[in-house]
Amino acid sequence: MSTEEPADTAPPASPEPPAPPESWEPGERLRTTSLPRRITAAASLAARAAPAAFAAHALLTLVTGTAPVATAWLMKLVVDNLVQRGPLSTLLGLASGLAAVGVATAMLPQFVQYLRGELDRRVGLLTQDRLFTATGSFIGLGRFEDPRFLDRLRLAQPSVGMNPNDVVGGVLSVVRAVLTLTGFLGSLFLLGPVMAVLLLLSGLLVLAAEISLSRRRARMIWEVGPVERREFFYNDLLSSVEAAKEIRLFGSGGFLRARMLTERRTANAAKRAMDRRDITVQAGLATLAAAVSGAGLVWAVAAAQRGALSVGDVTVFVAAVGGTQGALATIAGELARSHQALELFDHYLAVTTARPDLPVAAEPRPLPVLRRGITLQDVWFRYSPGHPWVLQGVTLHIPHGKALALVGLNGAGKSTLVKLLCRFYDPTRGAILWDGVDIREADAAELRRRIGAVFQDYMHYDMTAAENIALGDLTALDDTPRLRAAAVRAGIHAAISELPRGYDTLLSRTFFMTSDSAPEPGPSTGTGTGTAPPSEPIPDTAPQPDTSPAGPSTGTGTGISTGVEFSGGQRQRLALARAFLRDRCELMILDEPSAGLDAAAEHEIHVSLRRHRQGRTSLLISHRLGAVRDADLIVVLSEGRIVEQGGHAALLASGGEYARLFALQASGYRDELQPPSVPLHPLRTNPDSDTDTAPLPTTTTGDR
Ligand SMILES: Nc1ncnc2c1ncn2[C@@H]1O[C@H](COP(=O)(O)OP(=O)(O)OP(=O)(O)O)[C@@H](O)[C@H]1O
Repeated sequence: MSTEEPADTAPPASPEPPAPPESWEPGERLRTTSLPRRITAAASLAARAAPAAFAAHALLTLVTGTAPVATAWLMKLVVDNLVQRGPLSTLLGLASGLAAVGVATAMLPQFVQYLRGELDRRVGLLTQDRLFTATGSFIGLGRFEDPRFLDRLRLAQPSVGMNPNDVVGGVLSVVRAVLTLTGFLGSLFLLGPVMAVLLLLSGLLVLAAEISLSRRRARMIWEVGPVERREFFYNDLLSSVEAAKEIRLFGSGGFLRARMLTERRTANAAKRAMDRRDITVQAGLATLAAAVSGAGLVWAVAAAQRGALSVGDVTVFVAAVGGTQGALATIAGELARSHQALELFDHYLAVTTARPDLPVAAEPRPLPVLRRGITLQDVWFRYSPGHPWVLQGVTLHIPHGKALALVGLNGAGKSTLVKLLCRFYDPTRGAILWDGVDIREADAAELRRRIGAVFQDYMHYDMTAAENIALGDLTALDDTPRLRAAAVRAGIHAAISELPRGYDTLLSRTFFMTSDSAPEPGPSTGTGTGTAPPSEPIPDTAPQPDTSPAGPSTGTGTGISTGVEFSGGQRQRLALARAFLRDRCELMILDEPSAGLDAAAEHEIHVSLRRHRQGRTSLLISHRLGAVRDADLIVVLSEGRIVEQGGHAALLASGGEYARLFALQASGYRDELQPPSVPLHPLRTNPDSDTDTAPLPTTTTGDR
């Protein structure tokens, strides 16, 4: 139990826990990778994603760089031979060469474009895989509560435009333009060195201006990132079915729309300012380029008139001036684009190379099979140094094989304690021991394999019923009897069986089932996967009735999804089934497992839970004290401290907080009705029976 500490004071002196290896403190500028490392990383990603396409793309891109110079020189030779009336065979040879280069110039860009597209797709796939593998590997939840990290994560996503191939493509385009530039500049130096120097200087000016612009653009993108993320948030709200009810009822649509548009206007203003700067600088640069090439043309014509240049020389000169300026403009443009791509790629690298968010043991200690129990030793916790203490010196033992109930007012710290048990966060001070092993020293994935849980804010997935359950233990994805047993235990099997496609019914109306868009309507297909091709065998888990509320139609061509919406209570039962799928887990955590259920369903679920808990270690959190009265130990938490613990009868007798809350709840029923002498709902005795659940009243409350 805790000592009496004022709510916001520091915990008593004890050794500081090891600091996480890297903190992503909000507001802190995050680590960036050097430009050469970014370019190397992008190239190696592209080479790994599609080695052949990468090599062919690089080769062809470079070849296309030499084509304009070859064309200009062949043209000069043709013109000079024509003027000097050279031999026909030479002329024909040169003309054929010119034609061949022309064909290559016309064809190669198409191949390069195709290869670029293919590389984009493959690199996009690989980066997306790596990005989400990285975010999935964070042990804790802290990063997902850090706005700065979330901004980076958004910018790092291929869907927002991040593609390492843009870096590679940009670098290759720059190299190609440099090849072209070198060829033309060499030609110019031969014909008019002053002009070549002038062009080079104006090109360098363009380059400097473009790089400065791209820096500003990258900064602008970073600065409007949070604005756009808020805009997406309002956007999501306005297009989500979950929010649609409240928005319509409270008439808050206009308010939210105004907020969304304000964010858009803010982002637009930043982009407009950038575009104006862009256009001013670009117009100045274009004027300079036109003036330089105009002066060059005048000089070349005058030189030809004096006889210093041949007619062919003038054609090469004109082509070289145009080619040089074009190549310089390409280099500047590609550098600007690559710079932007490099900035986005930096976000990707920062996310994918981030060190673990919580300390990871170099050599994880094996977690023993739970025999003694789980102990919290003087656990202090706050979500960050800027947040108040949520747990203040909690010392608690959850004995093996026993059911412990945690009760307390809203905000007492119950769910936080659950999150620490699952190691989503580490205690700020103190330790949690699993049969004597500090869970920080064990492998987090191993710890979580031993735990089954229903969280207060449980998830519902827009997937099939089978998938919604199987996500609790993916080894059961194709194991229909296991899925069914879990559903029976959670009292949701009957409701699933009545769905148009039983366990294969999509529990969402926001997507089509695969077969909704199939050319031929047909019977149910696939086992437990909404994405299964129509030719897969039909499972025997569910009838395919014509009597279902949603009808038997596969919806082909109707434009209407045949998915089904479950009620809040039914969704909660699905979440329970998901937890029950882990029937071999060593610790079962149930955080408000029946909050969304009606009275009969709650009663039934608690009988089932009691049966399921027997002989298992479990932690049950509930505000309905009637549901926890038969727990082996009831612990009362208040403001992050344990204020009472004991059995139901002892706690009632002691007349403390538990007794007060219990009396308060009981008084709500006492005066009105005598409790029914028989259960509200007839309960079957065989938990595995198909008909375990007689039709339950469905609820419309308690949805997440
Ligand atoms: N991710 C978070 N970041 C910062 N503070 C948090 C976070 N989650 C919870 N809190 C704060 O921690 C305190 C305890 O929250 P917790 O969810 O543990 O309470 P609880 O006892 O489960 O409450 P309830 O009965 O309402 O579910 C609350 O003051 C809450 O505001």
